Amino acid sequence: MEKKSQKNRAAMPETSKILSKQRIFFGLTLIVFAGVLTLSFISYLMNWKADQSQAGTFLDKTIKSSNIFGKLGDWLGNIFIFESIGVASFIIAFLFVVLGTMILKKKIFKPWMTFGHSLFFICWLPILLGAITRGNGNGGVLSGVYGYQIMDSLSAIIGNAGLWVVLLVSIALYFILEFNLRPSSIKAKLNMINENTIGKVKSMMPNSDQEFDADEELEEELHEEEQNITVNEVSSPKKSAEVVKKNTIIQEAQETQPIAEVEKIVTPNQTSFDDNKESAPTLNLNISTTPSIPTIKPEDAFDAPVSSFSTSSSSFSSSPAEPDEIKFKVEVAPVIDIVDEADKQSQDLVDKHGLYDHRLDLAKFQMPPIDLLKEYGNEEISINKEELEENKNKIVGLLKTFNVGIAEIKATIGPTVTLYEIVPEAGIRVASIKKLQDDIALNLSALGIRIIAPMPGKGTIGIEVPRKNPTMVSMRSVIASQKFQNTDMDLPVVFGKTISNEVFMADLSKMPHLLMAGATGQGKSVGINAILTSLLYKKHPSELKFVMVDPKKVELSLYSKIERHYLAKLPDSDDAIITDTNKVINTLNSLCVEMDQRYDLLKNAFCKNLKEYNKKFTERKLNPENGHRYLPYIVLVVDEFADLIMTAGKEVELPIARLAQLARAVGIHLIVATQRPSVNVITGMIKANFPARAAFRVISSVDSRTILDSTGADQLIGKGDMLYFNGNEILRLQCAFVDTPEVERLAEFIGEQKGYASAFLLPEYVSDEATSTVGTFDPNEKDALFEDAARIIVSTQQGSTSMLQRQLKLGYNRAGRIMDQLEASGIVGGFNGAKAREVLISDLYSLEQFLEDLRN
Ligand SMILES: Nc1ncnc2c1ncn2[C@@H]1O[C@H](COP(=O)(O)OP(=O)(O)OP(=O)(O)O)[C@@H](O)[C@H]1O
Repeated sequence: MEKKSQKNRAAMPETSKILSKQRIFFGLTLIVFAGVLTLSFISYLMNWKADQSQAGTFLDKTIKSSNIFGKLGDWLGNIFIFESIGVASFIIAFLFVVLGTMILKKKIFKPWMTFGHSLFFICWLPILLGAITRGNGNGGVLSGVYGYQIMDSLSAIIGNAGLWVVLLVSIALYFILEFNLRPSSIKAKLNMINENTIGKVKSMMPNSDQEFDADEELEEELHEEEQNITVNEVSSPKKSAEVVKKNTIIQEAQETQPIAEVEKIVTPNQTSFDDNKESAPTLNLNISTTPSIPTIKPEDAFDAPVSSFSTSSSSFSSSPAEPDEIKFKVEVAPVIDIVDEADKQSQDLVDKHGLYDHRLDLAKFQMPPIDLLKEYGNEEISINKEELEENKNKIVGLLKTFNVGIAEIKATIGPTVTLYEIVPEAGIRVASIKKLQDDIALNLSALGIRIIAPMPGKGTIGIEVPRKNPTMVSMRSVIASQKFQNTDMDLPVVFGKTISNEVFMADLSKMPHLLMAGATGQGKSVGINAILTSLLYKKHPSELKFVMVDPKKVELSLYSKIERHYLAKLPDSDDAIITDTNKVINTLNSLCVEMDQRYDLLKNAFCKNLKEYNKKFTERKLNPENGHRYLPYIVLVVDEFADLIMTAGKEVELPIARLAQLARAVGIHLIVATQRPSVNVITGMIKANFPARAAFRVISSVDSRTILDSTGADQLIGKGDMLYFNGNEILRLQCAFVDTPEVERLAEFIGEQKGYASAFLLPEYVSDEATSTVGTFDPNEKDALFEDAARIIVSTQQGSTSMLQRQLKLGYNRAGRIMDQLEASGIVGGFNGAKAREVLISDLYSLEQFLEDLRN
């Protein structure tokens, strides 16, 4: 058996070789024959009249034929063309070619389709030509005898008109069927024309041909494989192809895809499909899945008919529902906003109560009117031409004597000084002019000459020369200025005017701390008053609090009248304006506690700065029950810092440095003034954290360097003449003048209005010594409300001083004292920053036992 099968297998190639030789022989013979036929027919058509009489005289050598293939050619032409079907005989020659290629296995033509088309035209064309020529003259040869006779018989039966109807209808049907020219496809194509560019339509044309070919191919293959599939059944994928064509985006994929897909799936190996008929069952199985169009992109699917997506049909015969009528809609589900519960709650609260109004406690508070400030007469800059000319001549003359040529000179008159800007001639060194400062001062016989070489950003050299009759800058004029009135700065400070007579303002919240220096009598106190006045004219008491430290005891005492409006103090202190050095230390440390508490609040509220935090609080997004409150700005003003450093040293320096480093974000800003800006007062640590500096006239250039890191402050003329350094450049300003009576009037105006119950209370600061006293609790010295307070604390399990204040209607001092006693007795834990103290007794029953023990 084994051997036999091996033999068979060995014989197989041999057989196939013979078969292929036979195929080549027969195939080529048929093609050559077709060629002979064609040439014979052509030759016959050219000579048929002459040769027709010679038909049938094959053996008569005397009779010559004009046909290219002689008498054989004549005979073939006569048989096929004249006596049969006329010029349609060429189709028969063509069919021999098709047959030949089939035998040679060359898939040049689709045999069955070609035979079908050929058959149609073999029937139709002779009748048409017969109808046209009616056998007249030479025309009879075109239709052939059969063509003419069939036409004649038809004409006799259905009439001439009927004949034409049959001819035209049959050709029309042929085209409709073959080129798929049905109304639906015509409509689809029209739609496509509307929707697409002309280019798209163009691209469609070859595709439809392709589709046509592909369908033919499919049909042919189905026939070849003798599958029980009719042409109608095969039209199913066609239908789906048509529908999908409606979608212009899908079209390109679809037009080529279905058949291509069939081929791809059905014949994983294309050559084996051609050669092996065993692949037929696979064809049937896979064709059923062709309606699924895997190539449709998701984004293209919006307009695609449902049938385009169906993969469930088991075969072509299970035709899908009319795809034209099925609309497929795809909706993208809307993204549902997840509303934050907290936001909703705060929105509800705002809807119910409106935004939180921090001004509500002092709703009737009136901002001070401008009239409180004195008018100092005409503040117009008077131009003294003589003085200007004289100074100019002196400058030019002096520079000439030192061989410094000037190309140009310009004067700008300010309230106190005139700025002469000179453009030196080319080749003059800037340093050589700078060296002449003292000589120019001597020559002009004036104090306070300052040379700015070069002027930043101007390319000139500036010489500031004090005016003989300076103009005073009143506080009233700068407060009344549009610049100040319309400012949107958080803490606007109007210093005065620049040398070009412009109102100069800066935002304290941006500075964020200011260091001021100036020798006695040079306008430092006036400067502080100007700063405080500007803030008082802009901020409501609920928005701003001052912590005033005044070791000289007299400078800031004027402001004691505004204690219940604008001042902050320690809970246990009587005076809001701190003059005692020991209290200063506690106050500064208390401010540090306030700063830490504020940072905790900001952290819990997820805010980066005070402004953000207050905005959130105003929008009721922060719950006061959790310790949140509206946070006013706090401005610490220290007049005479040198004095503090002399007496308290590091104890003052450390909290000041800490505040300066950290407090800006939580709205605590420092203004520190000193007469003696020596390095032991303004240490490196302090200086590094005070970017903004204001220098009035100082005694020495060393002091000037200490405060400004440059000379110049020692050259000022006093009386509010100042230099302001904002971290980048030094500006010469004339400080606005505000006299003591004006400040008094302002303080009185504010003080007379309804204020808060007390000054703003800073957090209690328990120094190390004080902490030790907390530990020694004497039951005999306990507060009368101690037990009540303990019950409240234990029942609520909240160790909060402010809660005791509210519940027992106590002042902060007393509530704080009771809390200390509760801590000392062991009912509550130690101070815990912004958080409430820990309650160490868990229930009222245990507390009563504890109190009983204390009593005994
Ligand atoms: N901006 C100004 N415009 C006009 N004159 C001024 C100005 N500032 C100060 N003066 C004058 O200088 C005098 C002293 O000013 P101020 O009291 O401010 O000096 P000071 O530096 O505070 O001195 P001290 O440190 O001794 O208190 C004022 O009485 C006033 O006459």
